[in-house]
Amino acid sequence: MQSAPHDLVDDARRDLLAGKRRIAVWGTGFIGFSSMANFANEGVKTLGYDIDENLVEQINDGQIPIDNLEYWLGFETEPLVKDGLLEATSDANSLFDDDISFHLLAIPTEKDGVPWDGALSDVVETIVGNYDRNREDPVLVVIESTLTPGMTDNIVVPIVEESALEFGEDICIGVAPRRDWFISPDKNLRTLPRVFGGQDDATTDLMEEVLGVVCNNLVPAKDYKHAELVKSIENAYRHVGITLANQLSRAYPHLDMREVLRLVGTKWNIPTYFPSVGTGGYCIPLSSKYVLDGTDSPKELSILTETVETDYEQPNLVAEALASRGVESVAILGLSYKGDVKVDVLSPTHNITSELQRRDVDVGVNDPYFDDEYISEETGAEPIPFPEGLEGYEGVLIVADHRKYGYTPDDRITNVIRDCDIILDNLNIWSEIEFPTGTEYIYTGGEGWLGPAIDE
Ligand SMILES: NC(=O)C1=CN([C@@H]2O[C@H](COP(=O)(O)OP(=O)(O)OC[C@H]3O[C@@H](n4cnc5c(N)ncnc54)[C@H](O)[C@@H]3O)[C@@H](O)[C@H]2O)C=CC1
Ligand SMILES: CC(=O)N[C@@H]1[C@@H](OP(=O)(O)OP(=O)(O)OC[C@H]2O[C@@H](n3ccc(=O)[nH]c3=O)[C@H](O)[C@@H]2O)O[C@H](C(=O)O)[C@@H](O)[C@@H]1O
Repeated sequence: MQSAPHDLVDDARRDLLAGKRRIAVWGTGFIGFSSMANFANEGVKTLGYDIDENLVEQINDGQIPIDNLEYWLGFETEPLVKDGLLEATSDANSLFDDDISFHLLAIPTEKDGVPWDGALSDVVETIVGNYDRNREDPVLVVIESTLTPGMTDNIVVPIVEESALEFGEDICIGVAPRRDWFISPDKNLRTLPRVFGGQDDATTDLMEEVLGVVCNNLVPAKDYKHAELVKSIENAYRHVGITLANQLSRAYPHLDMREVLRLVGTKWNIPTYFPSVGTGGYCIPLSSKYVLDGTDSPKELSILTETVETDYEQPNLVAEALASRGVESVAILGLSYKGDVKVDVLSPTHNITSELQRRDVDVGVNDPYFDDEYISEETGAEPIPFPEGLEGYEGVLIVADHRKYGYTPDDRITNVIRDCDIILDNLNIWSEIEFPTGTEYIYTGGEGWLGPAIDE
């Protein structure tokens, strides 16, 4: 591989800020849109491409297309659209103008709950296929998506090699996985440490210049192979920790494991994990799979294999815990895997619902972020309003801590749960409510929360 040219490295940041070069972003969801918005907010011209035309239209209308993202961003995007700094398109051909030197890839890398490289190869093939050989400078392609270790070498590099484009001369490849936490404005693109690595030192330098426009805390890796693996491993550590929390609460059923782990977390080098109904989203539950998929020696990582299996089993145990208490109907609050995001990928609600239904328990699901049609199609459960829809249910399970569940006045909740025998709270959000006698309130990790089936 040849190196990225030094004059591009020297000019990159100045040219971006002066509007002489633009950034193209592939995939304008959480990651891609937030990249565009942040660069645009610094005065850099961005052009995002997405296969979802609706999303493209919303962005060009000046809307923030993701619920609650304005809170994390901390600024409006409409003025940036008006100033020509933030633009989206459904036409991939427009991403190959001369002044576009930098491509950020923020497309999905999972499908149906497993790692997937379809969109990545499509996008790289499109970039390579449309490459203008008369360009003066190479293009830099930075992958922001989470990758299975080895994906850059196995998917991206061969596509470039087959195209006869020259690394360094025509195209430079880098990996800079994103980490942001979209519900905490202080954990963002500018402030969080960002690990990044290129095909060679010059590419890493070039990435530093470009990413440095929006990030104050860049951490260079040796190369893209190392940067790629960091993301999966950091999340796999979290996956193992959470799953251990769940195992501990099963191993010590008569103790409040949430409380024990809170106390454990007071040690300076131990994070605090809480036992739960299982992990959701496309980051944590998939992370161990990514690490396992990327190695030639998966048997060396038996701890990750077991984490995947144990975590997968958790919703089944939760359903059993509820059914074993004799409830014949359960209202689930939250189709999302976490509060105030509209993401139901690998949400434990899916498996808990089907496991309850398999035990002939009648299930209702509420989620203010999803419409009724989606809820019934995806879960087969009855969509219910909140809080009035809780009336008549014998059990309530809170999976996601949407603000609406936390901020609804207590009496509006207690008035409608008169027939409820048990409330199981994944996030401890109703612990201060005084429930009527006859309604047992427990939180995940609390004493005996998994019920007699596990106690025995
Ligand atoms: N959302 C998060 O909190 C984080 C996500 N990530 C990773 O970032 C990547 C993207 O995730 P999100 O932005 O959350 O997903 P998303 O689903 O919000 O956005 C992805 C976008 O890509 C579009 N897309 C799909 N195929 C495409 C194609 N061939 N060409 C152009 N656009 C295409 C989709 O229509 C969608 O709008 C994933 O690898 C994810 O694991 C990493 C860190 C955090
Ligand atoms: C705390 C934090 O910053 N997490 C980010 C994480 O976001 P994610 O949305 O996956 O949230 P998370 O808090 O790790 O939770 C994932 C899942 O695990 C569950 N969970 C979490 C912590 C815990 O102690 N017990 C537990 O069961 C949650 O309920 C959720 O279902 O994953 C993102 C990612 O890795 O891409 C990344 O932006 C961050 O690492």
